Amino acid sequence: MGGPKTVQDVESFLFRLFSDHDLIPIPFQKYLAPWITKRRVPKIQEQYAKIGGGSPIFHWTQRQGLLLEQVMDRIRPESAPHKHYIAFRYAEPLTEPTIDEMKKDGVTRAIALSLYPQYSCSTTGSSLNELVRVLKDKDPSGSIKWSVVDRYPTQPMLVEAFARHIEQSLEKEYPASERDSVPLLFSAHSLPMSVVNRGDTYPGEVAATVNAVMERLGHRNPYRLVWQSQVGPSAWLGPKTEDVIKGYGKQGKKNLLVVPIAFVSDHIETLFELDLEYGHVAKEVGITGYKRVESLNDDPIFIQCLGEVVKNHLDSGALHSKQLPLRCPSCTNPKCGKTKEFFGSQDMEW
Ligand SMILES: C=CC1=C(C)c2cc3[nH]c(cc4nc(cc5[nH]c(cc1n2)c(C)c5CCC(=O)O)C(CCC(=O)O)=C4C)c(C)c3C=C
Ligand SMILES: [Fe+2]
Ligand SMILES: [Fe+2]
Repeated sequence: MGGPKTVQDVESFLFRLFSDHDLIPIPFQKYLAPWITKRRVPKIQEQYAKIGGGSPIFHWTQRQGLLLEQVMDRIRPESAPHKHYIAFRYAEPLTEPTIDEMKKDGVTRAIALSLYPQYSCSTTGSSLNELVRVLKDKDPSGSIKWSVVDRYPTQPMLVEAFARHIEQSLEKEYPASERDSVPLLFSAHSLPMSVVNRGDTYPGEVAATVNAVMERLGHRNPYRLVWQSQVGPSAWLGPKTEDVIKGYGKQGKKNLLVVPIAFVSDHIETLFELDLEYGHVAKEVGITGYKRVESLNDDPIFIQCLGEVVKNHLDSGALHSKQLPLRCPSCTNPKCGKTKEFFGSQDMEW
């Protein structure tokens, strides 16, 4: 997805986001996107100003890429040297200049590795569609051979990284006598119900991650899966993170540990929404022990997870996860031809 590096970049970021028909399918999008963007810019600029003037997502993604190169060179020397490129959907570096750079570098084999562990048509699907569009234009002869890692919601090292972050926070933030009774609030970015009802696999995959992490932790603590960052007046998947925080406050709970479970780095959704906005809500309802688990960022166990995902993918010779071709047959939107676009016209063999 990417994020604006500076407050000035907020407008172009939001404009690209509201112009994306895979994320927000609105009628007359070409005309409405600039209008919605203009209205939303001041509020969102203010939020980025409060987290230091921009999104740190580029910093973290670049670190993840550099560390992954090192892990890959070590665990799969036969395909070394490995090199990472970043393709953000709504901020620079965008897919198009990145493909230009890859062609200039003479790349002949590439893997599109999603940094969303759980698949959604609106996020990973949108990025893959953008990649296909750009490749049709920039590499019509298919000089770069591609394959895709589109999800890894229960990869053991991903689960281990989340579990350790939770254990570390419990140990650091709460006295031993209270530790096992602190509720864990797993918070993921919500989805509009129109997308959920189309059969999008994201809610189930997020729940799979949560369940695997709870199994690894031995189900010691009470927990809930809740959904954040709803935008606009339509119905979104709930319960809302904010409402559940208020609910715990009403019950007289003093402790609450929030776990961002569908992001792999810090950005506005963790630093502003979870820390500042909901931190304030928690304080108001008397939850004095409201804390957030640190994001995965450059955690070596998470980088190891990415390395294993890529190594297993290469070793298997697969072009994509077994799930990806099922994406559109399982989606009931008759106009959605995404799978056909992705697999029909591209020669994906190498
Ligand atoms: C798992 C991650 C995400 C899903 C799923 C997702 C779905 C989704 N988002 C919107 C609308 C907006 N999202 C915005 C920002 C934003 N979204 C994610 C992640 C997911 N979105 C992130 C990480 C960010 C922040 C980027 C950063 O700061 O670096 C925004 C912009 C902010 C705002 O205006 O509130 C919008 C709008 C929809 C409609 C949607 C599902 C269809
Ligand atoms: Fe979003
Ligand atoms: Fe679809």
